[in-house]
Parts: sequence; C-alpha cells; structure tokens
Amino acid sequence: MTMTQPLVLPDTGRRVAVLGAGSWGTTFAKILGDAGCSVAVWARRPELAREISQSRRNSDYLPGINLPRNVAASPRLPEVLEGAEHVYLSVPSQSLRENLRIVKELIPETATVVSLMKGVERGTLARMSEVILAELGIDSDRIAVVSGPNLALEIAKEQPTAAVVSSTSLATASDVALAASNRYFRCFVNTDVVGTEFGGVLKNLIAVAIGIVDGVGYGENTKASIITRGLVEMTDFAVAYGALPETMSGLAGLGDLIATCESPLSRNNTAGRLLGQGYDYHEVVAQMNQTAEGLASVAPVLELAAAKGVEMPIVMQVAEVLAGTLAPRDLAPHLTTDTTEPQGE
Ligand SMILES: NC(=O)c1ccc[n+]([C@@H]2O[C@H](COP(=O)([O-])OP(=O)(O)OC[C@H]3O[C@@H](n4cnc5c(N)ncnc54)[C@H](O)[C@@H]3O)[C@@H](O)[C@H]2O)c1
Ligand SMILES: O=P(O)(O)OC[C@H](O)CO
Repeated sequence: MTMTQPLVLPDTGRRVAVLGAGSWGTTFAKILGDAGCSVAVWARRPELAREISQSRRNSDYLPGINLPRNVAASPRLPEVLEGAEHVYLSVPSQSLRENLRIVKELIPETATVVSLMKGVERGTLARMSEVILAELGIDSDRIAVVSGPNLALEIAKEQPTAAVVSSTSLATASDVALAASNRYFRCFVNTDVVGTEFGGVLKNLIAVAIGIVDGVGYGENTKASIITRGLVEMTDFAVAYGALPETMSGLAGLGDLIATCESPLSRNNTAGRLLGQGYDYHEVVAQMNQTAEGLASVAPVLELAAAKGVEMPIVMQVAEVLAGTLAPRDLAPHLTTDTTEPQGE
C-alpha cells in the first residue's frame, strides 16, 4: 500500500481551497496559484492528488500542463480546507449537494464559498448558489459565482481571457476577483448572480444544439441562426427569473455562448456532435469521460421555463433529440411556435 504524503504548501499568499480536481478545478487552481494564492486542491483519488503534488501535473485532464509550485493536492478534506479564506467548488453540479453535506463542518466559519459550476440541480431546479445557501445556511453575501468564456485547456495554456465574479455583495465579488485575476485571467464583478449563473447554464444547452447540427453536417447559416435565436431564449428565460438583460449580452452570456458553441474543446458541443452523428443519449454518456452539464440541465431548465411561461423552442428540440423523439437532422432554429415573432431581436 502506498501512503499519501501530507499536504505541503509554500506560504506564498492567502490560503484558498479548490474542491474537485477535474479540468476546471485544476485549471482554476493554476489561475489562483499564478495570482499568488497558496492553493490546496481536493482530489478524490489519492493517485491524482499525488501526481498534482509531486509532478505538478494532472495528466488525465490537462495533458502537457505544468502547475505552479504553490498548488498541492490531497484526498483528505480536513487538511485541504484548514485555514481556507475562499473555498472554490468544481464538482459536477448534480453531486454538489452530497459533497456539501460532507464538507459542511470543515469549511472555515468566515470563508467565502465560490461556485465554479454551470448546472441546475435536477428535482429541486436550484442554481448552484441556491444549493450552497440551502446546505451551508450561510449569509448570501459569503457566496460568489464565477462564469464566462472559460474553456479550461485554453486557460491552462495561459491564453488570455476574462470572467465575471458575481455575488450579492460587491465587496465579496471584488475580493474573489482580486484573488483570481492574473496576467492571463481577468475577473470583472457584478451583483447579478441570477444572470451570471443562468448564462453559464443556458449556453451549454445551445452548445449541445450547435453540436447536433454540426454532427448532422449543417453549415454556418444553421449555426449562426441557432446562436442568435439561442441568445434570445437565454435572455427571455434569465430575465423572467430576475436577471439583467445586459448580463446576457456580456461575458457570462454571449461571451460564453460564442466560446462554447465554437470550440471542439467544449464537452457540451462534443456531446451534441455525437448525438448529431446518430449515437443515442446512453451511447453519448458512455463515450464522455468528462462532465457535460448541459445533458442534465435540459429537463430542469424546461421545467423552470414552463413555470414562467417562457418559450424555449431550441432547448425543447434538444430535449426531444435526447429523448429520441426528434431526428437530429430535424433540429432547426426556424421551428419556433410563433413564426410571426420578430426574429433575432
Ligand atoms: N472544463 C471547463 O472548461 C469548465 C469551465 C468552466 C466551468 N466548468 C464547470 O465546472 C464544473 C466541473 O467541470 P469540470 O470540467 O472540472 O469536470 P470534469 O469532468 O473535468 O471533472 C469533474 C471532477 O469531479 C469529480 N467528481 C465526479 N463525480 C463526483 C462526485 N460525485 N463527487 C465529487 N467529485 C466528483 C471527478 O472525479 C473530477 O475530478 C462543471 O459544472 C462545469 O460546467 C467547466
Ligand atoms: O466544456 P464545456 O462545454 O463544459 O464548456 C466549458 C466552459 O463552460 C466554457 O466556458
């Protein structure tokens, strides 16, 4: 039996913790480390924790990327969370609640809790910040969310981009933005938590639609129509839930929509492409070895849309393709329920 080494971190700056050592958790740990923080990462698998701490690598998720020396990992939650000023959460959305129940007593009393996730919980229909609020029972001013055009591997290669940090407290958002901004990653702040979170959730669904038509072999007109009409659906939905329209035309809305729809690095886009190529839902899930949040968020988003009377024809068609009741080649942006509606507004 190989022993796991104790977590050793150079005391370079403020201590933060990242829970989840997949593509985004590890990339965000690098962002924080390169911004000067001392970063403890929770990796469920001891061998991954060892690779991160000893080789400064996470070769399964981020091949070829070197992590800074102020990032180390452990499978033991108490030593990861000890003294953390910020706790960044990057596990699959559907597993957040069960994970919070495990870590609740270990999170330092004054820590800010930050969601890096882009999903809605099935069953409760809760956004990730709402799950955090419900499970931890902390003041909403201690909760922040991060979202934007943030494809992990590009950022891990230090290609410059930006993100939005949102919290009901501007001071909390600014504090997180300061901790997470570095020479290749710039954080802007706002207090529109609803819009920032829903932007990240909804663009995943449109990216699945783009992947589907890509897999079918349709070209740029179809994709541009879906992106344009998709942004309308995203905005109608988010505004119905209290978001500011400008959030949807910013980094957390349009910005992330473009990045995710255009990139073969996107897992949602990839899952859609497999559907478009004729694989069914179960075959796609079996082929994906990373989290494609859009697949789980379709049903809760449609439930939320129905509750507010918001029409989402593209998301509805994605649900039908997933259910096997619509052929991928029949997914089309012109299949709105009301063709007299002004298009692209
Ligand atoms: N990868 C990106 O480019 C990116 C960018 C921005 C946001 N996000 C969001 O970050 C979140 C995490 O995505 P990711 O890309 O890191 O996914 P991933 O699939 O790369 O990694 C998920 C991690 O969670 C672990 N995990 C799986 N099931 C778990 C469970 N039940 N409990 C605890 N841990 C579990 C996995 O072992 C893995 O380490 C998602 O909500 C995603 O939408 C991802
Ligand atoms: O790989 P995806 O589809 O989960 O997208 C990753 C990020 O959310 C892009 O901003």
